[in-house]
Amino acid sequence: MQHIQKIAIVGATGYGGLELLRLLHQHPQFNVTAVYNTSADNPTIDSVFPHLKGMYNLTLSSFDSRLIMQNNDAVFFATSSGVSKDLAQPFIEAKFPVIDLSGDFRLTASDYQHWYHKQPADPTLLQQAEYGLADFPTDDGINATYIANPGCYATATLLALAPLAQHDLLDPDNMIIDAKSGLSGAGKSLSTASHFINVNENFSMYKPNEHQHIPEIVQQLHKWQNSIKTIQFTTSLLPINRGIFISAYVKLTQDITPEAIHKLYTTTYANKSFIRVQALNELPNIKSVVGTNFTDIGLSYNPQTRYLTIVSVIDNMIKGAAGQAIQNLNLLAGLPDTTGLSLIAAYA
Ligand SMILES: NC(=O)C1=CN([C@@H]2O[C@H](COP(=O)(O)OP(=O)(O)OC[C@H]3O[C@@H](n4cnc5c(N)ncnc54)[C@H](OP(=O)(O)O)[C@@H]3O)[C@@H](O)[C@H]2O)C=CC1
Ligand SMILES: CC(=O)N[C@@H](CCC(=O)OP(=O)(O)O)C(=O)O
Repeated sequence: MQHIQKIAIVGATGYGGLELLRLLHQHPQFNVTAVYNTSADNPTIDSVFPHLKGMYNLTLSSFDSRLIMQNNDAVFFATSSGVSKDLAQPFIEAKFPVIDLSGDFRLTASDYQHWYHKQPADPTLLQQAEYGLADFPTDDGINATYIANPGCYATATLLALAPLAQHDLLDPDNMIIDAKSGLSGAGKSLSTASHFINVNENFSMYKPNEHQHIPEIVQQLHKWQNSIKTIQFTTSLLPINRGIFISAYVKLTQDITPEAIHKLYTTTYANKSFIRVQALNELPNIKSVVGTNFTDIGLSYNPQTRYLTIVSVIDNMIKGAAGQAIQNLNLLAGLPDTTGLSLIAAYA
């Protein structure tokens, strides 16, 4: 177990990086001491983001792996996809703790090339990274120093399906996952799709059957339930800033009562502080989790069609990114995974 205190953030000026800065400010052990982005003129972070005035006295620099390792105990990569795959090697070789929020180390080289349309990291590096679904830490994860933090949609979907997949209960031919996200999930770069006029008071589906989180979800479901080799998965854009809402419609391989299904969920998640299973037939909403590291899950069974509806909601920026990343670093540092993450949603 390593003592981790001093933290660097690469990509501190993006949505995920700014959320790391916000959450880490009240962490009792981790202390952000260095921030990096692409800037060449080294501004202070509070001159770029006035909401940080009085909270951080840090200057933005361009990336330098040697300095990061010399002056810090761990680093978060909150960089756009396709960045960390080219910057990670020195950290992996030195076994220096990294939590990578991007998708660069979550997949095999061929899956990454296919779904991200980019050259993958070297396969020998990929092998040394561990997929870190923080609520289901593995023995391998405890020894790994490079953690690939899961994608936002993948987190909400996997937590919605885990209790069933872990008991071989999903009918692989009858699983439809309809996922929706707020706009902050797309990061800060402007695009035509993210213009106010295109998002506000609108609702649209995007990347049907092509979303880059499909292979990540399949990869983990397959580990739990060998018969799962593909999923039907779509993504839509909600006209809100934050939040992910997953509706999964599934049939089961066995006849089980709704009460027994519910029991399976409450048992699986009994000791997981960040997962709140609602009463049977009570479905959660996004507002209860925005601003928190919680995943709220609800179940409803239709005896006529025999479909089980599972709803799971998360804050894409917290449980789907910065919050889970801190949860993963807590685990790596041997701290309770909840450290610094006791957050309550703003109700009104
Ligand atoms: N937003 C979300 O809800 C989620 C995001 N993610 C993933 O997390 C990562 C960050 O996402 P997000 O914050 O939304 O993205 P943004 O586009 O908002 O920010 C990207 C950040 O990366 C920095 N950056 C880009 N290239 C480099 C480089 N070569 N060296 C140093 N810094 C660099 C940018 O710096 P600069 O300001 O100089 O451009 C910026 O700080 C992405 O991979 C994303 O897919 C995962 C889950 C959820
Ligand atoms: C709303 C929105 O556009 N969301 C993004 C989520 C991107 C993301 O998290 O990227 P990774 O692949 O690095 O995980 C998307 O659907 O592509």
